[in-house]
Amino acid sequence: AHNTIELPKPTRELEWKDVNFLSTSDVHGWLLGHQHATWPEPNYSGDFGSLASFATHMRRIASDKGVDLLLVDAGDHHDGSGLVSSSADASSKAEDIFSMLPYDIITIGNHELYHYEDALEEYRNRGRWNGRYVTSNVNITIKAEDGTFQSVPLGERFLKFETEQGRKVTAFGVIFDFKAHARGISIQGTSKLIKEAWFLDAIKDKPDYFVLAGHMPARGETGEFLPMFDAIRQVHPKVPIYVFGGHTHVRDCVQYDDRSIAVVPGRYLETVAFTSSSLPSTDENAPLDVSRRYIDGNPVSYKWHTKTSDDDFELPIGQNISLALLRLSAALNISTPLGIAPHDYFLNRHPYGHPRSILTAFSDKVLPYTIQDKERNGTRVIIGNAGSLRFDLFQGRFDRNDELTVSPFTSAFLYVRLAAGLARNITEQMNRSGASKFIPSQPTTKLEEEDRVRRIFDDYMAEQWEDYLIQGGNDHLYDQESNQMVLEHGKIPKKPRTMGFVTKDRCPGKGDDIEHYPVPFVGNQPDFIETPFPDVDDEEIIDVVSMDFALDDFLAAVNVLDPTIGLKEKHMKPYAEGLEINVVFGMYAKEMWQKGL
Ligand SMILES: Nc1ccn([C@@H]2O[C@H](COP(=O)(O)O)[C@@H](O)[C@H]2O)c(=O)n1
Repeated sequence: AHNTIELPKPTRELEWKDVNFLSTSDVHGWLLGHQHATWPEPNYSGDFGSLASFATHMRRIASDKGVDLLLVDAGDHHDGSGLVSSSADASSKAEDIFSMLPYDIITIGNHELYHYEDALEEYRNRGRWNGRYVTSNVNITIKAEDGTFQSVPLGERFLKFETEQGRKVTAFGVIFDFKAHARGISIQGTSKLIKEAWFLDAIKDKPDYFVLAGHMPARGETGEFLPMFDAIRQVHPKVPIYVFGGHTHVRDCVQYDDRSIAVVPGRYLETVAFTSSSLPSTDENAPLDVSRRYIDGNPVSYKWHTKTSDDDFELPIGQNISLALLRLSAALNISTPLGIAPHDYFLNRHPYGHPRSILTAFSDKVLPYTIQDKERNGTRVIIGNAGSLRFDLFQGRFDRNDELTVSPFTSAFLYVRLAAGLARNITEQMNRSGASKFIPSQPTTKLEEEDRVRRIFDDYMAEQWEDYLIQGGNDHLYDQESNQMVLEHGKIPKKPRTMGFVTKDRCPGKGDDIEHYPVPFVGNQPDFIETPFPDVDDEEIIDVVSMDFALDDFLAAVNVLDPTIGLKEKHMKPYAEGLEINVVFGMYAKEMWQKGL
């Protein structure tokens, strides 16, 4: 018997202290919140308007208490929902809406830097953030008024400001040493940045505290926050340093010493992290009393923590933002149903090969059906970049917004003619080498290798899930068909009763605001997948198709398998010209998922 599960209310008050932060990261355009009913989506159903109302109530509470509350974001606004992935103009408008909520410190992510035009848009409109867009290690080359080309900081180099309570803050905003950025962008590694005269000058004076916002993980012995942290510590051994990371898409927390805390707030507007710290004025050497709480992004949690109700929760700022989002969504025409998806297809809940894995649907159904080249009807194999798929695809109504949420990128296809015997090993070779653009550039220590955030998360989730099933799943049963936990008939629910994130970070105490049972998670998914290989002899010459984003990995794999080929980019020709990866699910849905429309 299925039971509808309502959103649970938090049970623990937030631990307000002298200095408090709300942080977000990797929002990727999920400003409308999560709108599907499959669990754990309802946990994250709050839109950016409700977050704005929440943040504004929190500011009032901070003010009443006489404490600081700063709002921090660590980048990656682009590439995600239809609001940001429909067009460059759409993402610019969505960014305007994002900036309606005044952040205190905001930095850039790698998804703002793949295309020069996106980075230029951020540069030109940085004023929308009222001087708080800080990109300490990113420059952009622009054409100056005198016609010369100049490399200039994309945002502010650093921030120095005073809080409402009169505390002095020095803040930086950085990104990891990302190599796949567009031409015209330069990124300085943090170990070089700390040697710059401007940086040394900026940290000379003692503030009440430092804030480092960074589009990078918080963990790791050779983590890219650490050079900055150490450089500050050289000058100010005891000044509190608050670090806000991102990029990893997971909730995380670690302390570099007892006068600091580093928090990562997950992704996709699923989590708003609340971080708090004492600021002892008498004993400069006392460890800080710190805490962090990962709040699920929904109005039930927001109202509970601000002691508001349906009557007084929504504020004009939130209503205006929600309205602006709905207007943008309507103008973009992204809500018209393209089909009715017969099942949920998950990105990480099943292994590749499982019929309900979206990677399987992509390689076995969507690509073979949609990627057709009118000029070429011979035998072919298509090698797809699994990383181009960004989210689950849910059963039921499937529209352009869902399509872009699953597959937001604009990769095109290229082919080369190769012997089938070679072609059948390319994907495996590509997976052996891994997606080169996303392998850490720095050498890693053994400890750091163990610490690779995603892997820890994978193992942990798999472990949790196994434990959960072994224990009999508490009072719920896992229903294979609906992919949901359902309440066992006749049972009264015990805690936890909803599926959601279960975080194991490195800070003391419990970080998750709501106790959930874990979302099933299968790690170790392949970086690359391929369409079913044609039944041909090894000698037969076939078309081998690659996505352009993964072309470097494709060329490297072919040349490793047969160094005599010397395959280069110039040997590749367009395949299914004009077709980009962000329309293939819609094409498939329009043809195959019409039942019920
Ligand atoms: N044009 C692009 C850009 C990126 N990707 C994939 O995105 C992943 C990286 O995203 P993060 O949010 O982790 O920064 C990576 O898997 C790329 O393959 C892409 O497919 N196309």
